Amino acid sequence: MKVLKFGGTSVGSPESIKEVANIVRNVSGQKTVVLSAMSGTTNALHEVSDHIINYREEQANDLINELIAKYVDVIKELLSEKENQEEAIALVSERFEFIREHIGIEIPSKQIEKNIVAQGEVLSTNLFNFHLKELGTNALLVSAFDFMAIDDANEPVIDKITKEYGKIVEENSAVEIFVTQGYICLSATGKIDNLKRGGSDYSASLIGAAIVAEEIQIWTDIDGMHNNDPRFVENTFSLKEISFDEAAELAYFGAKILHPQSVIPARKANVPVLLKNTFEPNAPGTIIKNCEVPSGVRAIAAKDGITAIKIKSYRMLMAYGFLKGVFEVFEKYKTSIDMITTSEVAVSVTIDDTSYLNEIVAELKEIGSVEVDTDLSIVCLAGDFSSKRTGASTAILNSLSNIPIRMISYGGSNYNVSLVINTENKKEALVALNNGVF
Ligand SMILES: Nc1ncnc2c1ncn2[C@@H]1O[C@H](COP(=O)(O)OP(=O)(O)O)[C@@H](O)[C@H]1O
Ligand SMILES: N[C@@H](CC(=O)OP(=O)(O)O)C(=O)O
Repeated sequence: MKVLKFGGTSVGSPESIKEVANIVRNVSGQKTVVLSAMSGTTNALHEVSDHIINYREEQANDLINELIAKYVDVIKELLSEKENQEEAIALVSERFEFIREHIGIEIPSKQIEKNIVAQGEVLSTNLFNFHLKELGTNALLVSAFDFMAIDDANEPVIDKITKEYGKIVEENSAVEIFVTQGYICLSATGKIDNLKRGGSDYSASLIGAAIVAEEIQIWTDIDGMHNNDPRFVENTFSLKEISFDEAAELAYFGAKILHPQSVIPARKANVPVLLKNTFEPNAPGTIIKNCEVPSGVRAIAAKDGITAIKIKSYRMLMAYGFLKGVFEVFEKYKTSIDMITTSEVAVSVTIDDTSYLNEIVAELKEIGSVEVDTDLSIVCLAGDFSSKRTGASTAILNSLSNIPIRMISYGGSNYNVSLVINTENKKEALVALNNGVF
């Protein structure tokens, strides 16, 4: 079995949905196709839920009507048989009626949002399945709610995913193409939930790992993992092969092509991940697998929305247990730390989730003096930085000689050097590093 995930742009129009079907049918053997919502839909559904949560009924209804009209147009172009068109239009109406039912409903606003945004993937997979049926393909639409689950710490429930998806595949051994939704799942309490923005990659990796697939393919709008962020730097190029470790660092630190956690399940199950371009299917793309990391900097990524917290205390001097006290505060508020740097009397950490920042700062003030810096970015360089190598840090720091640096992390792993800078300097830093380190 191969698992093929197609992102929002890949299913963004009737023509590209047809192209996705061609690609899938050209891949030999049994496969699971994981789809995102059509591009623009998740954002539009967030807007709908925002109107509903804030009692803007008219705006919610207007946007819902606009979306229904868009989907009807897509259906008319995608499906040729009248009967299928009518069935698909009925499905679209039913899903948007479900969304409308949230107007004036008394449930927590976070749940309203989750219920509504989940419909984007439900719609795209149903339309794709109708199209496959018209092509006479032996396809089966599987609801992600039947197997994809997270626990109350928002972590995937691997046992359940493995058992339930394995059962579905086993019971339908004659099926050629399984179609399912990325991104959406059920929560620990059985409510509609999701794997966070961009989470369809994570769904594909979780499914691929669960069934120990032959390969996971992530199809998107670019020919693989580039050596730098193509949204900010010109003349970037696609990497042929990267290791799981490098890919995990890059995804976590901002390479938008992959969801931050998406490499972890694949790496654990040792299932290779191939990144491919839907609009250039013959381009080789990037293979992520267990491989040697060649020396030098291989790729650069940047993650925004970073907050740095510095805790300074002379009690830290020659004392043990100080860091434990600091980390316990973050653990208490379920806030994960991205980066840490220390001096003899101070420690700086970065976080990207500031939901409990005030509470964290209040408790840290009992340990020492606290300084908070916001609007920061982490720039991550992935490659081989093992302790035997020389020169890499010189090239990095020389490139950034005009940019103020707040923190540097080197040696945490052999595959990563990270720096914290002001977000306003990010583009300049990415370009300077591009010129200086490759
Ligand atoms: N290092 C990188 N390599 C390739 N693409 C990157 C990188 N960093 C950022 N990107 C961006 O990621 C985009 C693809 O991710 P995304 O829009 O989430 O795709 P999809 O909707 O298919 O999931 C690319 O169009 C590109 O602009
Ligand atoms: N539709 C969701 C999930 C997703 O993964 O989308 P994409 O594959 O287009 O990044 C989102 O927009 O976040």
